[in-house]
Amino acid sequence: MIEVQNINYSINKRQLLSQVSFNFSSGKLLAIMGANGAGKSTLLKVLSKELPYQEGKVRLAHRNLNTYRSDELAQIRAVLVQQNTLAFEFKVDDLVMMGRYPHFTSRPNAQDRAIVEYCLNQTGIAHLANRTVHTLSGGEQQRVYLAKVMAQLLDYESLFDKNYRSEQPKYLFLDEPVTGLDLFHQQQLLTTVKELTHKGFCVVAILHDLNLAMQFADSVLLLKKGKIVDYGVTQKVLQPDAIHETFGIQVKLFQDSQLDYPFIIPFQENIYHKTARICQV
Ligand SMILES: Nc1ncnc2c1ncn2[C@@H]1O[C@H](COP(=O)(O)OP(=O)(O)OP(=O)(O)O)[C@@H](O)[C@H]1O
Repeated sequence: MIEVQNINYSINKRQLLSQVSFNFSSGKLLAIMGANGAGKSTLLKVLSKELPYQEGKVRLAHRNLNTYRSDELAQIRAVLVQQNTLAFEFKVDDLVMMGRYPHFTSRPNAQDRAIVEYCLNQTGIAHLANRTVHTLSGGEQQRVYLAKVMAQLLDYESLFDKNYRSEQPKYLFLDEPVTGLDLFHQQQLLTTVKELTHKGFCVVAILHDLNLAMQFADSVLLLKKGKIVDYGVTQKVLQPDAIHETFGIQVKLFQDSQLDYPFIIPFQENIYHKTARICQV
């Protein structure tokens, strides 16, 4: 469970988050959405304790975020940042193993190695295990970093037992995880992430694609200039008025009988009317 109460965050007298409040349950995927500069990454950094909030309260698993030591937090929450830069050359499997560092002192054991192998397979990068990370394409690297954060949070038992739930809640924060991925890998990555929610993970992801959010997110939080426009169940929140308020664009929702969620098409009013007139002629 994530509980956020009246968070304010400002820098150089500029208010980046204002009175942000929401509660979010474990075992679900929350999409944070909003225009560029709305404060999405700032909010994610506050939730993951990368940035200290100045006012308000954040609680993870009913405990004040500020009371977690960094080694405690490293065992229960992982963060996939927007841009990863590596100072040294690492092999893919070594980088994924770095996700296990909070769990062992000197050397990884057989369970750590099994978790890494599982994550390499789940993210479809097992064939790249011996490559150096900087020789991979941007999309391949993105999957390596996802494997690393999965390795950080997964329990060994969960590899074999579909119904296994960790005693400690796990929190996964993803900043634009599908940016740069092709269509197939966008679907694959979010399917993998969704499966983590079935293991009880609480996942918060910044997404820009309304249709991906509609397809995968259980809840959506719309942010504009650091304030919440709307928050709640995905299909209730992703409606034309709220989308217009958040992004300044008009959209239409369409339902296909084979889908259990609508899809969203943006349109510019003038273009739409012109096209409609042309079609009527
Ligand atoms: N250290 C900083 N100093 C000054 N302004 C900052 C700082 N960090 C962020 N900002 C500003 O805060 C606003 C919110 O930034 P943030 O990165 O949270 O936006 P975002 O919603 O994640 O945007 P994007 O979709 O472009 O990634 C932006 O206008 C940004 O320029």
